[in-house]
Amino acid sequence: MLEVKQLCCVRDDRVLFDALTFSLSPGDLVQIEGPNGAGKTTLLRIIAGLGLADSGEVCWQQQAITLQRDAFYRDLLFLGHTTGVKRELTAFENLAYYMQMHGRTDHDAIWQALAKVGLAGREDIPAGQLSAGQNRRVALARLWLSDRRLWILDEPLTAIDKQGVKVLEAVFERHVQQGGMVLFTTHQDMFVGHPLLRRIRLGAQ
Ligand SMILES: Nc1ncnc2c1ncn2[C@@H]1O[C@H](COP(=O)(O)OP(=O)(O)OP(=O)(O)O)[C@@H](O)[C@H]1O
Repeated sequence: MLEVKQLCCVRDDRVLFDALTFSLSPGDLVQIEGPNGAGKTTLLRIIAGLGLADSGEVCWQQQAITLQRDAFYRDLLFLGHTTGVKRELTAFENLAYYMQMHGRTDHDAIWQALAKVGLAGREDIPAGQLSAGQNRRVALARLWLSDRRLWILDEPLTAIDKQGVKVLEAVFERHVQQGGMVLFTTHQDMFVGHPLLRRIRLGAQ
């Protein structure tokens, strides 16, 4: 379980959020929403342990993440604004590198993940020669390879077309139905009217 407790964050003398409290349990799908500059990225980075709040804390499995970073990061898949895709490596090599970093090798799983994100036939092209949306798809293919319980995804739909959104909705849904948790932001329509989705709005005041 992820618990966000009484988080307060001030940037440039502006309170982005104050006393923000919510939690995610297995099976939860939560969208952080709000206008440009509301603090969505700032919040996700704090929850992922990549930024500091002015007060409050983030707990994973009942313990502050600052006291157990290794355990927390073993359960976390974080995808930020930048894709983390290496331009010189092909789509396949990028994913093989990703898996190896986590001590795993499964070429069949990589082929399948690339097919899921619509990159079958483009596996051997250096990522630097792929389009923006194809690059994002390489990064998102990690979702099919990951065994992490908590996904924190900042604008995963950037440059993704409508068909790609449907594919992502399906993998999010599968993850939460298997007991995972997904926390994400997007300015695009996703899970419209879907009973699974919970929304938390920033910048509404
Ligand atoms: N390191 C920083 N130092 C100072 N101000 C910052 C810092 N990081 C973010 N901000 C400010 O905090 C505010 C929130 O930024 P953030 O990127 O979290 O917004 P956002 O809701 O993700 O916006 P968008 O929808 O445009 O991606 C902005 O006004 C930004 O200028």
